[in-house]
Amino acid sequence: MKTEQLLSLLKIKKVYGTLPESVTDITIDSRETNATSIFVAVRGTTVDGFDFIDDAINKGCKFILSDRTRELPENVGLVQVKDPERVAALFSEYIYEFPHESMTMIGVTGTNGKTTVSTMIHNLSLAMGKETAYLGTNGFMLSEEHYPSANTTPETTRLHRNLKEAEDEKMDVFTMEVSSHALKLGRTYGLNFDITIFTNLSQDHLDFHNTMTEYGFTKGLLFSQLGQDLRKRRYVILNNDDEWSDEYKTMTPYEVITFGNTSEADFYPTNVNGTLEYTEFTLNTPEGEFFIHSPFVGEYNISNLICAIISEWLQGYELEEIINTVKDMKPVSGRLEVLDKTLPIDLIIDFAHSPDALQKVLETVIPFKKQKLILLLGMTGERDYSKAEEMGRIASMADYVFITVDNPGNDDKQMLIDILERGMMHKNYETFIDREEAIKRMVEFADDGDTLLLVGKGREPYQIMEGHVKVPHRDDLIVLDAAYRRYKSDEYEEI
Ligand SMILES: CC(=O)N[C@H]1[C@@H](OP(=O)(O)OP(=O)(O)OC[C@H]2O[C@@H](n3ccc(=O)[nH]c3=O)[C@H](O)[C@@H]2O)O[C@H](CO)[C@@H](O)[C@@H]1O[C@H](C)C(=O)N[C@@H](C)C(=O)N[C@H](CCC(=O)O)C(=O)O
Ligand SMILES: Nc1ncnc2c1ncn2[C@@H]1O[C@H](COP(=O)(O)OP(=O)(O)OP(=O)(O)O)[C@@H](O)[C@H]1O
Repeated sequence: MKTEQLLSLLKIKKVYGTLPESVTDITIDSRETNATSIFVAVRGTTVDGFDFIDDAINKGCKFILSDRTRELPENVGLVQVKDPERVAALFSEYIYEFPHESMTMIGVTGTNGKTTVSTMIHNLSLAMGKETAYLGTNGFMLSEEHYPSANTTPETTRLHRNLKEAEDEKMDVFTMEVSSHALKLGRTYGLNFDITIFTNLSQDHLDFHNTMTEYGFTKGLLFSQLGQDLRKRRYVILNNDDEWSDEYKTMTPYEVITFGNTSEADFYPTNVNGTLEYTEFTLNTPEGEFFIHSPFVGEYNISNLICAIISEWLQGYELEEIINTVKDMKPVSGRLEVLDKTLPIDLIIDFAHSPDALQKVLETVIPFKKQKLILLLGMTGERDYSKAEEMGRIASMADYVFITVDNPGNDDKQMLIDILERGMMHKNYETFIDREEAIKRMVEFADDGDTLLLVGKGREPYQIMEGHVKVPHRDDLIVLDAAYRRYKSDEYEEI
């Protein structure tokens, strides 16, 4: 891309030094720069990208974008703009040539269910034979190929590189989670979504959004940013049982399709029947009733699955064909996932870390418990503390609770435990600073027939500890190891 062409996109800018004639890449990380990239220096929460300009220059970078200027070596140029992140989105669009335009773009937002719904869409699309990409908390996927990612929705330059890779790999569909952080920080500027989905809104992230009203309106940006061009076919899928949907409807001129638990929604379930292995229900739709046998557990996963079904239907598939594919869908990693079913105890891992998610997962699991329900719950560090007491109160629905930490970061671990403990409504609990110890003790404590539910991490492969160091950690492997040592020690070898 010619530098001159990029600069012509901006009315207000100051140019210092000598810029290269053209560029091929753009990044906000000096460690990823090369001789043909633009380095966008942005202020972070721990360091200032501006201090890494020399690092970028040492890697050969000749084009810096920043809100400030400084002395530059020969043959390096700096473009000073008011808002480098906004300009980064614009430049990314032009450099990567609008990579999203060749794919069906699906954006999923909401407090809970983004990963589940997006993964269900990805897996359903795969099962239906499409080339499909997923981007979200569980990483970046090009069909079955998996790459890790640091954020639910990455910053704009990385997001555009992911979109470009998906376009190069000839993906038909790109399904991505759109976090409220991303919407507020403009990470998705420039993207035109064909289908957008709102799962639900409940308390979370108030450290970032201050109030629920601010949080709700931030989520609404996904719909208000769809635009006004009615020549385009764009659809909005809303949760009819969530009052924020009334607000979101007013933010867009595009067709709204609703799901919910009552006949007021366009799509709703009846005759629900389930176990810890499957759920069956009748799906009522504008095109009639369909019987569904789904491999997912719990009522909220019915809503999640319905969202995925609607999104395929909106792409032109017959409901019957989509529903026939549901039985072949894979589980969603770490979301209400039942581990080895041959043990005398039931082991379930889940990702719940907001009050609503915790309540929902407990309400789902409790009807299936044979004996005690034992819960492992940790408080996340450096995040919204105001939810802790409520989470402790909800955790009391379990018969016994192991209270610990979840990605404590630089926070005092005992403080995190204390704020959860404050909400406990009964005394049947123990506290552990060390999450691994808590899990081992939980298995020792269990009696045959008990259900062990570990929430907060799913299959996340690390704990964020002091200094934000990611220490390897897997709830699922630790709990299975402890269970095999206890119940299958004869045949058991290290897993
Ligand atoms: C608090 C926050 O938003 N942090 C994000 C931020 O990190 P940071 O502010 O610490 O960055 P920093 O380390 O200070 O670096 C500042 C700048 O210097 C640059 N740098 C740094 C070092 C270097 O050698 N060279 C260099 O150029 C960095 O690339 C960056 O551009 O910029 C990083 C790169 O884009 C993000 O990965 C990181 O997200 C972290 C992981 C995070 O936890 N973010 C949360 C708040 C978040 O965004 N969450 C939502 C989902 C929430 C949910 O629904 O659960 C999300 O979408 O992920
Ligand atoms: N539709 C839903 N309604 C309420 N709770 C849900 C729903 N779907 C999933 N959950 C609960 O929320 C947890 C997180 O689910 P999921 O990872 O899909 O959400 P998310 O929006 O991606 O969360 P995050 O942004 O924190 O990663 C699940 O493990 C489950 O306990």
